[in-house]
Amino acid sequence: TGSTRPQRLLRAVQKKATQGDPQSVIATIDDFCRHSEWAMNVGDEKGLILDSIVSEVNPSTALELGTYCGYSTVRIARLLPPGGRCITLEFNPAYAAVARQVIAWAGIQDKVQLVEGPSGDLIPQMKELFGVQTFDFVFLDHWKDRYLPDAKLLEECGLLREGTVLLADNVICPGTPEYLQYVRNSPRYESRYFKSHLEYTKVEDGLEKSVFLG
Ligand SMILES: CNc1ncnc2c1ncn2[C@@H]1O[C@H](/C=C/CNC(=O)c2cc(-c3ccc(F)cc3)cc(O)c2O)[C@@H](O)[C@H]1O
Ligand SMILES: [Mg+2]
Repeated sequence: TGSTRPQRLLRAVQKKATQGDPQSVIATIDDFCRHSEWAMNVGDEKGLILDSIVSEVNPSTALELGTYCGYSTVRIARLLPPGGRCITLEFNPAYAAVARQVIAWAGIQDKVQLVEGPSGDLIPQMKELFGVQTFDFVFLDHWKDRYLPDAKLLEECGLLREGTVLLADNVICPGTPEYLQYVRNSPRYESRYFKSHLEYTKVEDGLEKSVFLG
């Protein structure tokens, strides 16, 4: 019955990171993934690009698809303005349980609403469940073949406004070809690729920033 990798990652955070210090939690996870066990967090290199775009958008309401262990949730939430909040969706209860504790250790749980369930079911409920009008920022990092259907669902549910920024991880590796083709060819988006590397490796990967034009 041993532990899982997310549980070992959490143990490293609780052992080495300073409670209430998001930067310390981020650094501990990056160190764990670089020197102990690789894990599919957005990582430090792409994380800096994520940070710069979150800071530029300065979102009041952010949405994250695919919490996993909460690494990017912490990166996003630590940069939110006062009163800002990040809603993050995760359908694996074991991952959600780890993420809650990582987010709590960082001390930013008051800025985060982690919702357990599949994005396809939860996105249509965002308005009624959480009083969301529209999202200012969306980070896509869940199953890669779900980026496109969920982007379209966000449009259909009226959850995007003129200027909403969608930021997608892994558009090269593992790759999200249908999503890329859509946002790069749709007149409703202004899209730009940020070249980087797959977390903790030298393999090419990157983030696609797509601004919804309304
Ligand atoms: C479909 N709707 C959904 N609703 C809610 N949560 C969902 C979800 N889909 C997936 N999830 C959750 O998101 C997470 C899934 C993320 C999928 N990510 C990847 O596959 C991924 C994979 C790699 C990767 C790259 C190279 C390689 F060799 C091996 C892996 C790198 C990454 O940065 C990745 O993000 C899990 O926590 C899962 O339970
Ligand atoms: Mg990813």
